[in-house]
Amino acid sequence: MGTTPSDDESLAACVERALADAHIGRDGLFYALDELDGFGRVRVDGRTAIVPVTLPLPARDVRTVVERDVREAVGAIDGIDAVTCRFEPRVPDPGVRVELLPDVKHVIAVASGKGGVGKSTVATNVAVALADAGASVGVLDADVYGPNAPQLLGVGERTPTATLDDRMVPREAHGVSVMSMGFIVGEDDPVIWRGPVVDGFLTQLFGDVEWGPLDYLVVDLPPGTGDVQLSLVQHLPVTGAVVVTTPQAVAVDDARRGLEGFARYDVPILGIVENMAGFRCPDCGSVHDLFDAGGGDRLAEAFEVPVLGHIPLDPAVGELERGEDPPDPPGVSVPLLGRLQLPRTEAERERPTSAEPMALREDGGETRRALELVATRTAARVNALVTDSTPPDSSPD
Ligand SMILES: Nc1ncnc2c1ncn2[C@@H]1O[C@H](COP(=O)(O)OP(=O)(O)OP(=O)(O)O)[C@@H](O)[C@H]1O
Repeated sequence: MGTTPSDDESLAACVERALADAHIGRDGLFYALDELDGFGRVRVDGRTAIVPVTLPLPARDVRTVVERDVREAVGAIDGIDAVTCRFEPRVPDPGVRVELLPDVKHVIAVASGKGGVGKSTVATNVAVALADAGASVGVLDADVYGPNAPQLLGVGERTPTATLDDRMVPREAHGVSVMSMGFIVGEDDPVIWRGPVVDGFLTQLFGDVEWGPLDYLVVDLPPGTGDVQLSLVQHLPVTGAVVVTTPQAVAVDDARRGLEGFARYDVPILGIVENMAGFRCPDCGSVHDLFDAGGGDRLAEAFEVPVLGHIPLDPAVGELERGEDPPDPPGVSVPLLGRLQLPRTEAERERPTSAEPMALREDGGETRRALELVATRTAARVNALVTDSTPPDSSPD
């Protein structure tokens, strides 16, 4: 039997009530969309309900699930035969700014306890996925000991240009603005710095860059919990940190120290990414846990934070990086294989962040999908922190 609007309730209001009651979004985003102010005013046209959905980032899988669940929630209402979801991304503005970064809404720090776990790979891919969804995004490669984000993003030209008043202009790649410690110190310089020197360079990197208005500034931190991390959290209003680890115990232990460090500075943890989590054998198809399994999940449980995703160990991620003359930029083109190819002319870059269309490609494979989901969940956590939603009790994948 169908649901009928009560006497003084319009059909649109009945749809809105059904959507709120269904807690849609919990599976993919950790939060029900109504907790994130995710549904706009519903309109009913004939017998079709038109539902505006603002997602933090409309990842393909999340969109599909949301669409299915909206249909299911609304399907039993008398008078409604069809549903159309209109997706738009939304980046809430906390309205908090510091002098160093007057036009940046959110700083997302990507950290790891241990080197080589894939922190830069995750940081650059999350940044590009956020940009693909229509957000304006910058990447600040603050890894003083091994600045490799420009390489992963295929930025060949390493010298930043300057404005008339001597501020540095970031390089552009894959729709994101890129600034790196490597642009200032040179990639091959041995950088054995002590606190105050690092602090001085970082202040310059944070303060003297012409970022323009950004929804997200993704900061690729050096591994560990040393001076740079402390400098960062002291200078910037970090909305939250993403902690990357591999599943094995030694990496997880280091990541744990990183989490404790952020906690000391009251930096919220957006979640944990478990990278190199299982290798799918291309020959037999079965998954081998080369680096153990479940370390990221246990860490997430201990700190009561979500797992943002498990990225498989994918030989393709490293392969193109070593390529002689790859057709696309190395690194990023592999994890982002199948990434949305939005045309990005100057005019399009200047459009508001909700610019349509947001067509999503179907290919790309498991690694790409996992990275896209990490970006979606990161954005959802940012939205939730701003709208002050209660953290989830579980970490679904
Ligand atoms: N899921 C993956 N599958 C296969 N190779 C990966 C994966 N993630 C990262 N890699 C590879 O591992 C290497 C280290 O990755 P990356 O530079 O992102 O790590 P990092 O933690 O930022 O390192 P660093 O400590 O040097 O800053 C790179 O060669 C990268 O291509």
